[in-house]
Amino acid sequence: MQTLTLPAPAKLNLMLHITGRRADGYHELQTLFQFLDHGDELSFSLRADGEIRLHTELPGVDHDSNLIVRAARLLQRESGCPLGADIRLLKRLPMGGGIGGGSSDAATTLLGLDYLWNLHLGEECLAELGLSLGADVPVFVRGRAAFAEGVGERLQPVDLPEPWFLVIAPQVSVSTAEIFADPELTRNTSAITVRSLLAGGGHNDCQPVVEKRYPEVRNALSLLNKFVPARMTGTGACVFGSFPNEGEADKVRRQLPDTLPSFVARGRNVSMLHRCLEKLAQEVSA
Ligand SMILES: C[C@@](CO)(OP(=O)(O)O)[C@H](O)COP(=O)(O)OP(=O)(O)OC[C@H]1O[C@@H](n2ccc(N)nc2=O)[C@H](O)[C@@H]1O
Ligand SMILES: Nc1ncnc2c1ncn2[C@@H]1O[C@H](COP(=O)(O)OP(=O)(O)O)[C@@H](O)[C@H]1O
Repeated sequence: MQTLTLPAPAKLNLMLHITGRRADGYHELQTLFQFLDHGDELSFSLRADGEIRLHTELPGVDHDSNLIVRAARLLQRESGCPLGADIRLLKRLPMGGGIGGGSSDAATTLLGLDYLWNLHLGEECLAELGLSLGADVPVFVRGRAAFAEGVGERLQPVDLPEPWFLVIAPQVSVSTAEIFADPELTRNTSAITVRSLLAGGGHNDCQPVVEKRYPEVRNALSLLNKFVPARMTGTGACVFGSFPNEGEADKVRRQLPDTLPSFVARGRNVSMLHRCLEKLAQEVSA
């Protein structure tokens, strides 16, 4: 039986400005997404009976609400495909950490099953399906580092430096809804152009609110700030700092307490998922 194994990389929000609030309550953002060469891994095998079975359990997430299963069923419904899949997940990314593990798993499922089921729906259609699963899914479907606006769905690809990052994952899961509901959240940062952003600057409007509510995040930021300027990604809890090479990032990592989970990974403008799919396409056409 054919098995397809694909990566589901993490992302960082290098900055995140909140520029307003829509009538439906969702917040308008400006954010810069870059991928990391570190993430989850998914394996897909064909099933002829149309069943979608995820064989890996995640704490606190039941089978049918897992974004992987929801993405697979959505793709099945929209394409009318009679095939199913057995899916296995190697979970490396902390959940609720602001590094997009769930959204990336969903995007890898959409692209992986589109390939395995021979659907050829195209990136446009898959990104649109992805948006209905979560605001961060489209950027993972597109696979290019991007400046995002709206709720994260209006994407403009950008070429960024690709430094090494030290990412610290404080042992707390931050609820995105809770942060966006906080009355103290800054919601009126002036919109900036991508050009002025790339010239330097940017911050994360969610950071002060998360720091106030979660001492674990505040402590991780002040610890990392002793070595490099540290920032939070998304609505937290992960925090990161950048380094010119892997060695320097590792050196700081070794000085962190053993109890604090962390990893070193490289920033990437093209996602590992897309590199992998391009390689597959080349092998098939060779
Ligand atoms: C803000 C980001 C940046 O990457 O945070 P992270 O999830 O990565 O930390 C994401 O866009 C998060 O998008 P997504 O992951 O789809 O958000 P959800 O968990 O569905 O959002 C939960 C709740 O937060 C609020 N919410 C979310 C996104 C947004 N732009 N405005 C909002 O007001 C809404 O009340 C929503 O019901
Ligand atoms: N495959 C999945 N991986 C991670 N989380 C998932 C998955 N499916 C559903 N979820 C739910 O989505 C929430 C947010 O997940 P995640 O993407 O890891 O965090 P964030 O959006 O903060 O980066 C989790 O807390 C979990 O309840």
